[in-house]
Amino acid sequence: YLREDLQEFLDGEVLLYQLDDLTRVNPVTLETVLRCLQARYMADRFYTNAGCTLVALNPFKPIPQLYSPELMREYHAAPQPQKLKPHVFTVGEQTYRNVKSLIEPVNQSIVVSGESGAGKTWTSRCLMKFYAVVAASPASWETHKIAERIEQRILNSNPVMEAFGNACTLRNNNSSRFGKFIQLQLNRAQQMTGAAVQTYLLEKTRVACQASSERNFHIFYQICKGASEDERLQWHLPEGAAFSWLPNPERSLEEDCFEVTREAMLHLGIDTPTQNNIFKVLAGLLHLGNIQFAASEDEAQPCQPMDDAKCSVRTASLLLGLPEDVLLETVQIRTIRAGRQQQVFRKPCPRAECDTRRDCLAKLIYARLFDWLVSVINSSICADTDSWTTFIGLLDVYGFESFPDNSLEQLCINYANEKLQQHFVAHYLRAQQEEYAVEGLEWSFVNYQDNQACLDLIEGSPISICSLINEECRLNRPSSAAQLQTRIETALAGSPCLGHNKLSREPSFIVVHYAGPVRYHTAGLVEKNKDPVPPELTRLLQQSQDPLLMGLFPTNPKEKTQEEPSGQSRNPVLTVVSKFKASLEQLLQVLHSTTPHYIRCIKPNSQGQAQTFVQEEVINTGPKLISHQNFVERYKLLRRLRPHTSSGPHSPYTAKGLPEWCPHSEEAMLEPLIQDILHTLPVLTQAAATPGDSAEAMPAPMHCGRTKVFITDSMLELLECGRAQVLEQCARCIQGGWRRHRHREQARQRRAAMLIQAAIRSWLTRKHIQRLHAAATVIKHAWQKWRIRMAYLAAKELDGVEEKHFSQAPCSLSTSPLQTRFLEAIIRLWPLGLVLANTAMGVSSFQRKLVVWACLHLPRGSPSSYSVQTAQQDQAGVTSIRALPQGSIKFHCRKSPLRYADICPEPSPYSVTGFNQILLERHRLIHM
Ligand SMILES: Nc1ncnc2c1ncn2[C@@H]1O[C@H](COP(=O)(O)OP(=O)(O)OP(=O)(O)O)[C@@H](O)[C@H]1O
Repeated sequence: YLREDLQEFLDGEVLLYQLDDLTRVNPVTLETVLRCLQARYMADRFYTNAGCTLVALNPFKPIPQLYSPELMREYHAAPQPQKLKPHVFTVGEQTYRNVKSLIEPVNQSIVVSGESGAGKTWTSRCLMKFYAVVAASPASWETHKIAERIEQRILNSNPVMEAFGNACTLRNNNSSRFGKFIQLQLNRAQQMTGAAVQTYLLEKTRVACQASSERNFHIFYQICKGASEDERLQWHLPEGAAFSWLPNPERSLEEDCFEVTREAMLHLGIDTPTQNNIFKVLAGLLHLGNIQFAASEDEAQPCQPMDDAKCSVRTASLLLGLPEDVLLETVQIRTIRAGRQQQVFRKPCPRAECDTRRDCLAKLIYARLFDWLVSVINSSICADTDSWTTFIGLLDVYGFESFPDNSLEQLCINYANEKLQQHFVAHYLRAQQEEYAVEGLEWSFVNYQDNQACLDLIEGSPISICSLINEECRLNRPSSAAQLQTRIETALAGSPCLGHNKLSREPSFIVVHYAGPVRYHTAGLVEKNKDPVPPELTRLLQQSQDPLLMGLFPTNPKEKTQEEPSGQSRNPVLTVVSKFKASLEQLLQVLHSTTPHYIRCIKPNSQGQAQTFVQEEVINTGPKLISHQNFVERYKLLRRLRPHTSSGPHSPYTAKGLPEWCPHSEEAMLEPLIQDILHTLPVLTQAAATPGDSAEAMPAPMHCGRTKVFITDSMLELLECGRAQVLEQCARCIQGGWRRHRHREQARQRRAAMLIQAAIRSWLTRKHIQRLHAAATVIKHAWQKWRIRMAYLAAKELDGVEEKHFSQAPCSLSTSPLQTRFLEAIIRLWPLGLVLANTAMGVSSFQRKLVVWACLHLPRGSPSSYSVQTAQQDQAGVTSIRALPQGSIKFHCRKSPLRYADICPEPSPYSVTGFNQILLERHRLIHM
């Protein structure tokens, strides 16, 4: 049985991995979905459909054949790519065909989401390669060449952006530290003519501050490892030099490919001198990081760099094209403008502030450099507005984040995820509504997990977390972390998504996101939101003689930047949150104007990732769509719960639920079964209801469409409960039956065993008795022989006596006939007397004598004496009988020649006991 069970189980697993769509697992629960994904992952099937979403599992191993140009062409040429195995190319092709179909909205977007390391960047890259192959122009050689150039440029933007925007983190060796939206622009013939990149929230703090075991942006390592001797000299990067902003340089990653970055930059139109300029500035930043200040004893005096840092100041200023003393002074001394005349006050900064200003300078340069690079890439790949008509957008954003210590960055990321979640749910509902319409159902009952309350808490008007943080920045007043916490808690107390961890000593607040609660620390939140850049730092950089920095920090900027003092300005302060919110809204506007497609990347072999997957899996919170076939297969056993009395369609579910069935179809065959299942629902609902509940208080929404059954979570739970109940009943029934069967079997076996035992015993007994018979026969024959012999001897003896007797009185005693008969009787009977006299038991010697006497009927008182003697001395038995003169007889016995003839056979150790023993005993007794 176990074998069969095991086989069945394994067969089940085999089927599970064959399921290409997670909505086909039966039933769609978190557990079954995870099991299906796991089975597919183990079978090297990394893509699975989940309704309108594609789930991509990170294989963590190179699979070149999965992304080959041949496979791309296969998906592109397939009449129905959705019939092929799920793949990122299916989404790519579907999107491409949607653009071709010109059905509104023509523009498409692909939202690639997932946590860090799940494969978002990889997936976006794959899609870009796919479009570079399928959307290439096959026209003339010239246009083909141009198209190739564009496609190549678009592809080349990846290594450049990854070198400057990606870093090795604890969770991913090539983690994108920014979000991006790439717009692939297509002309009327659906050929890729250009692209545009929009980036979000670069993690610029990484330039000056890296968590332990993490690294700075890849580009710093690339220049340190890949520079030539000459370049090393130019950039002051001697081999083995130590930089405090370059942790873990010994780790070599495949991303540390300087040549690839240079090559790609070249293709994007960044020539070698410009590249060298960029790398020189980056080397300058590394030297800037080595400037360590010593604390000043006199507050009025600026902190001086430590001895070994002095040369770093010199090198940094040289590389950044800045006067050494001005650089140092700007970092050491704060200038304050006050009063009506805007008088300038100079205040030496304490050591910590010097460090902050130094870091700020580096972040400012790097962020501008990154933005500039993006703009260069855009100008290189962007097509003229009139040369493209449609686009496909690829959005690769950070996944939901929850760390022990969450701050403004996480708030922004999770806010973006909430927005995208809302967008997804809206799209999902739309898709479901369409499906309901196809199934001929009214859209009435669905109660989705709505995250609007959470969004209201974060960005709502007039008061929200964002507005409160922004207000703190605008008021420009000193505010403590605890004050901010209290303000948020009191102002937003009514929000169901705001929580507070009373056990936490650090000031914080909790936001209950759709993916789970996250605690944000309020310390430093306002400062981070302000992202203040001291204006003297910008002015310093405007003095730079370096061509690149001169371009990045022009002296007469066209637009007023946030770095300008804004204390008296009436314009709203441009905080990090407000800028992010604006760009997010812009992005969502773009997304709303497109047909969205979703790819959810999952990191399968890490514990934390499963949770993210679980929490974000919207399909588990919406109604389940189960095909009639699957529904019947799983729940037909519920019919056992049906009350036997119910015969008609009394179920409230049937009346409004089931549509009219078309005869002869497969669906029609399933109808009676579904009807039967529906009849059990009132029973189930009643069983689940607590005594106080009325029937109406237990609605269990369930709708049957033409091909699918729509059930909510609560209904699914109810059905599963009923199923478990029936299975339990069945199990009990099977157990009872099995026990009865086993009992009967055992009784039968016992009877059979007894029969066999009895047969064997009787056979053994028969054998034994046969042996005894044989022995008895031998004894009998021996005895008979002996008796005859004795008779003969006795006769012979008596003949002698008689002759003697008659010869003594021949004339006076003539033998009468009576005498003759008497003698005959004596001769005939005496051996019996002898036997009795020889028996071992029960007869005393006197009795024996009497018996013998009686047998022989010897004439008492006869004067003559009798003597019987055997001639052979070796014969057993009576050797002589003598009649004594007094009339008594003396027997002289010898032992029987049959040695144990008079001994009862002992029971043998092999002999049987019990009934047969009794038989044997009886037999023995009889025999004796
Ligand atoms: N389809 C795939 N085939 C092979 N390897 C993959 C695939 N997808 C991801 N990987 C591997 O996983 C690593 C992480 O993937 P990726 O950088 O795309 O993650 P991410 O989701 O963009 O992470 P982050 O948010 O940190 O940027 C890649 O460097 C690659 O080695």
